[in-house]
Amino acid sequence: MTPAARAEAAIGLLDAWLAGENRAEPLLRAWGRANRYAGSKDRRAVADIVYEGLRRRRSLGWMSGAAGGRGIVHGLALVEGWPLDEIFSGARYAPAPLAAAEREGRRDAPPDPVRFDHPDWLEGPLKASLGARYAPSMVALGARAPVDLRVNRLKCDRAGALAALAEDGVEAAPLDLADALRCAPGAPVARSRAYLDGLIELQDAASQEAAAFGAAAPGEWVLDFCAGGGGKTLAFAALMGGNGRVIAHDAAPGRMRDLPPRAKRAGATVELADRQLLEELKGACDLVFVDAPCSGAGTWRRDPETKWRLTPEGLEARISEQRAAFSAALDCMKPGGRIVYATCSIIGAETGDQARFLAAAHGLFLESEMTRLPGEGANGGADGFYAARLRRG
Ligand SMILES: C[S@@+](CC[C@H](N)C(=O)[O-])C[C@H]1O[C@@H](n2cnc3c(N)ncnc32)[C@H](O)[C@@H]1O
Repeated sequence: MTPAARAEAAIGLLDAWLAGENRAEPLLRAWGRANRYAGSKDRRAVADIVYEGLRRRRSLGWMSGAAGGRGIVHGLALVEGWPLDEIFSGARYAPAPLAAAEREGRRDAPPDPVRFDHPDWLEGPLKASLGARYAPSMVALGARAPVDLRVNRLKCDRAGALAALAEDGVEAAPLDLADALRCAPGAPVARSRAYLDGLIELQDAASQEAAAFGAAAPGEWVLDFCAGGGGKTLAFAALMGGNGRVIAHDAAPGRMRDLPPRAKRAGATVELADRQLLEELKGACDLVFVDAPCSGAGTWRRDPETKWRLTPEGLEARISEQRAAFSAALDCMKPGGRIVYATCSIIGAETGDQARFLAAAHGLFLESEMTRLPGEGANGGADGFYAARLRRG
């Protein structure tokens, strides 16, 4: 496919997404099935345009002045300096030519929610939560995410993982965080031997930091109460060196379906908690980790669709779910134990304000907090994340 044909395909897919037809991933899969002539490079290039467009759809559309997918792709072409005449050539399979008035796009400054690509209603909560760090955080969330890896201590060290990745032609660099490596966006890690043999896991540096913040130690009983796919569960198992108990739980057990094969690949022993085991764990765990459901605001660059779908009611629902999960999890903390409340959010109502609410509501003492804003810190380029460690007063 020519670059123009890829742009035209992306315009169609963005229009379908804007019309609410489906999520981007199924739309892209269906497009791939219906256009067998498109090779893997074409499919990847079209997907890259679609996701780039979704991350920055308001600012790109504003820049162009045109509506819909065409405006988004035109804005992207302006930002990226693509040859406009070549892309908007009007040739077969290419977007229609730009009118003379359309070519240069708009030069007037957009309002902040447009400039920083989020729904209008989030301007207040984001600015109140982030203050002067609003603009840099939003810019970071508009950029493509790198691929962060966690070296699995149960199987190798960083040097071993780097060597194994290099054998598969995957370039990675160590981060300023014990087990973390970083590769360029789109690095083909999931096909590498290092990944398939469990030497590494895909996990953002901020998520790794949040897991380490729990300070899971060898010999402890650790309950990952909102385990989902088990990213943090496996990090706890590695930090504990296979010594102690790591138990995964989720209100939707189906979300943990990949955890047993992932644990096997990682050489980790993980128990899945059913209702009976949860009963037995009451008052027994050294560390209870609550990686609560949230808006996902800290990870919008990886999953830009969530920011456009988030509503005030949805945010309120997440806040209630966080409280319910925390309250249920707390029963499993042993006397003298600790509980961590964590979210991949940067909105105060889900982060620090929520942690203080939980501390007050349950008579707990907020021992320590960790706040990572997108693109900030020694590992700049990581997701936004928040964690608070609490104990009985
Ligand atoms: C942010 S995700 C967890 C991500 C996971 N810890 C990881 O690192 O990959 C939140 C999870 O919390 C679960 N959840 C929501 N409410 C819950 C509750 N009341 N009790 C336990 N799990 C809950 C959801 O099913 C979801 O899988």
